[in-house]
Amino acid sequence: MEISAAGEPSTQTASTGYDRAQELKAFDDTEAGVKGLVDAGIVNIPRIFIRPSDELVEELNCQKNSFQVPLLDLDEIKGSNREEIVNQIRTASETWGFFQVVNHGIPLKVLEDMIQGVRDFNEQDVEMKKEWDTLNLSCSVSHNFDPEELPAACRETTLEYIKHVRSLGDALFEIISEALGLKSEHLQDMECGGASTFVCHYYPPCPEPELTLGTSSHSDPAFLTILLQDQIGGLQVLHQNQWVDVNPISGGLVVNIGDFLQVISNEKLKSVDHRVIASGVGPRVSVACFFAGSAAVPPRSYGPIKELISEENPPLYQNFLVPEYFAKYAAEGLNRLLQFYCFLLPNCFDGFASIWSFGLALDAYALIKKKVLHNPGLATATPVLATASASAGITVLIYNDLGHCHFGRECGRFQLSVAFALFSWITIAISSLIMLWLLAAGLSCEVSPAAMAVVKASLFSGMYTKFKPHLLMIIAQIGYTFLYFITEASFNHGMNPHVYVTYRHIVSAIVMFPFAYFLERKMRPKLTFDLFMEISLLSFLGVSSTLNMYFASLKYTSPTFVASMTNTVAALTFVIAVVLRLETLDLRHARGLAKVIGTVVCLAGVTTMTLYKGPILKNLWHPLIHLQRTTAIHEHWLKGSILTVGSCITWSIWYIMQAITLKRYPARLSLTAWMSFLGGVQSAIFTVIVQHKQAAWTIGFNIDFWSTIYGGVVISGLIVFVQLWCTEEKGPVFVTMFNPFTTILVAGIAYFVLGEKLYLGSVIGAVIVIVGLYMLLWGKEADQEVDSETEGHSCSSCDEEKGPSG
Ligand SMILES: O=C(O)CCC(=O)C(=O)O
Ligand SMILES: [Fe+2]
Repeated sequence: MEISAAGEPSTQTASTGYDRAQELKAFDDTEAGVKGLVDAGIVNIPRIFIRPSDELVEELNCQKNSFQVPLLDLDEIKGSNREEIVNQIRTASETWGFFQVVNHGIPLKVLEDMIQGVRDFNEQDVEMKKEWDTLNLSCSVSHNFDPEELPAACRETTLEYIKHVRSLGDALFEIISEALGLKSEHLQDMECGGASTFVCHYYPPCPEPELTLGTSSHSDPAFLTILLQDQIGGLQVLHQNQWVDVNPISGGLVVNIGDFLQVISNEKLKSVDHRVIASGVGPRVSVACFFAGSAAVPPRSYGPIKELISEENPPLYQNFLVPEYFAKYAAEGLNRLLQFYCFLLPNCFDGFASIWSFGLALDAYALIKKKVLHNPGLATATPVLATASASAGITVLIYNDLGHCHFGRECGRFQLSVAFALFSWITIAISSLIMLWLLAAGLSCEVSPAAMAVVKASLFSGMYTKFKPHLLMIIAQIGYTFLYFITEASFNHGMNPHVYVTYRHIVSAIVMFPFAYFLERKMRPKLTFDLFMEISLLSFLGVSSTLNMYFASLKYTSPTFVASMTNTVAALTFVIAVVLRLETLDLRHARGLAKVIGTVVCLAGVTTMTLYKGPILKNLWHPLIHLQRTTAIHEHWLKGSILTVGSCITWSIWYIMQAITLKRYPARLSLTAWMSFLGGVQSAIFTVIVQHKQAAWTIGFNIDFWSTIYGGVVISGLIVFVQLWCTEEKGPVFVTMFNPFTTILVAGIAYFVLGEKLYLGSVIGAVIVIVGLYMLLWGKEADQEVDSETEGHSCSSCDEEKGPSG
């Protein structure tokens, strides 16, 4: 398991258009490694070592943080301090996966000699080094090495060091067993420390350190790693999405949990990503000792320890064989291929998603205008369907061909890309179905009036007219579901939520402005000061305060809690609407009663989802995609709950107020554009107050960019516009009633596609919500009938005739 040559660069191609493979081969052929280049006096590093530009931009955005890797004193480990040390190691391994130890029993002289030995070995003549190890120019020793084979330059020191580190490893495995609540020998009995491999790194000073990495980000394929580093520094560990320096301590050693311990502890202990940044000073020397389990033949199988799994805590991993795992890890050499797909897939996704957004915009327009635009019929539906099929095809092909991605972390980015491709496929498919439906319903301007009359009289068209708002609201919920996953990915990636809200609304304002300006030129009422203030308040309620509180609350509670709580928005809106007499409520009629009971049942369902967990449902489904999630810290439940409730209240008021403002300002596109613009400005002011770091405002051309575009164009632009239309048609209660669909869709996708846990309580809650929703819908049909009677015709079939004042 020789991890890498010293000074391993990031392997991703910075851009296409040059022969990376050839340059790599030429470099390998020199057999002198990175040190050879430095010795030759290079001023600019070769392109193969330059990191991709998006990573470099990201790096510039990285904020300095004040995190400190835990430092543990192992003095008296066998005596009075043991319990304290066990607790400290447990906390450090669960939260950081990394810690430093001092007073570990290895004499300072042994550590210093080991480092000097590695330095001497690397600084001897290249030809001498080649004799010993032409492959990676580092003095790696595997568990069954013959001491005679060790290079003379570091033989003595290495043997001494190995002896000490192995016994420290034994001591640490005992402590970790106890930290897991197992008997002291448990991990030793499993032969976790069986085979230990030593890899020495020598990082020469780099002429352009800001463009490359010493060792690219990875987690260790081992149970445990003990790392000795000199005083130069450069090792960093990823903690809460930020890179934290592991500052060298004289006489200290770095210990980190590897992938295998994460697996057998069933994710109780974390194997986290780390890397080494390049430096202009040096050389830097480090020695990693990997404890990689039993070396027995046939290989021993490892999986989650049975004492650590229960009904509540089902196994998260299947058993694996160490050699197989290494083969997969080595397939990282195949990494080039994976990296290529990683690069390709997000681009496929971006392309498809934008086509889809365009398709869905057409759908929404067509649905509202009741015509298939001016396209000759199939022209719209066919390419959309073709795109859907093509993206599905590519998704399946790539997923199947590279199906070895189940194991997790080696290709998180790739998996995320597959997830996105899949979502875009689902949405494109829905979009094309709507197109086909519209075609089938014959709702085109081009057909003759007689033919139109026949079509309109048909059952299909009648159904379409009646259920148009329902259909639009379901599409809106699908849009929100996608929003949920894409923003989560972007926040995990490090985007600041308040910056996101600001940018998203500015994007939306820019996109909506031309449509609003030209299409509503004639019908837009004059914007008086009063109206301006009203719209400002509307933006404050719906955009800046609601969303900023919402995202802030996500930080303090959990996504499930927040998602469930937001389902109360429908009931809250209903109550406020009744109080303001926007919603009629006649308890003498069955339908009136159904509205009240439906609201209560909805609330009961949501409460069940929130409060009753129940047993975990066995995942009969092998997860299609294994997404790696960053666990959020949930520290302030009280603060979080207050923020959540606050955002639900302002949200409900927003829905209600929209209905009121629409009566005075019936230009929907203009209202959407104004709300986004003013909301964006308010949010910017808020963000400047809470977020002082300038770097947070810079986003790269990556997931952050796409989530902003998606949120701005599709959600704050298109879907808010569609919702305004539905609010005008059916009232605010109708619009909010569909919110629970998002929760159900999110839970469903998380369970079936991402293989997440699903609790019985959530399923029962969801069923209750649906029942309540159905009752409310049925109750609200009565309003429609009353309207029809008073107006003499069905409301939803006459939006055009009613004109802009609706
Ligand atoms: O050189 C270092 O400090 C870290 C090396 C490392 O992470 C590894 O060998 O796995
Ligand atoms: Fe490592």
